[in-house]
Amino acid sequence: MLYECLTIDNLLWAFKNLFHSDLVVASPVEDYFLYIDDLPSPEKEEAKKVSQPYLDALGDEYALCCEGTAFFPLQSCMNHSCHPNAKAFKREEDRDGQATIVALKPISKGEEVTISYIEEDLPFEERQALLADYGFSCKCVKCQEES
Ligand SMILES: C[S@@+](CC[C@H](N)C(=O)[O-])C[C@H]1O[C@@H](n2cnc3c(N)ncnc32)[C@H](O)[C@@H]1O
Repeated sequence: MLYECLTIDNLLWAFKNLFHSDLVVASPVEDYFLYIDDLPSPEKEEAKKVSQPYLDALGDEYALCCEGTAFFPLQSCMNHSCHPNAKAFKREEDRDGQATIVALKPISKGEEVTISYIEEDLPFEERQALLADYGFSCKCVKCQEES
């Protein structure tokens, strides 16, 4: 989305409306040392000489995965439903920074793909309270039926 003028208000709006997810990425430092291991000699020896002090300083922690939060533009376009037809999926063992949308049921051509921003099995009032934190009152079919 383009803004005429970037203010803290529209920055916060953009942040709130972006789908963000915890993710784990394999240690880039470990990747670097694996890359060095594959270099031909004498580049490998030269690179090891330069990088060894850093490896010594890091100790075993060089292989720690990076944990953080990522923004996903496609998922950010998806509306919430308390009876969604898809799920934002991130397996614990995935370390490639990818998030996937998995269909929970057959989705017809032209049908809106929806995900749940919250635990959708909660009672109506609790769901609405949680979604109020996202700044909207849910108008999905399930909420309209239960309201
Ligand atoms: C991540 S965005 C979803 C995409 C958004 N509809 C758009 O056009 O950019 C989340 C926003 O969509 C709206 N929204 C999503 N699901 C909704 C729902 N079930 N009922 C009402 N508004 C919803 C709310 O304004 C919410 O803040």
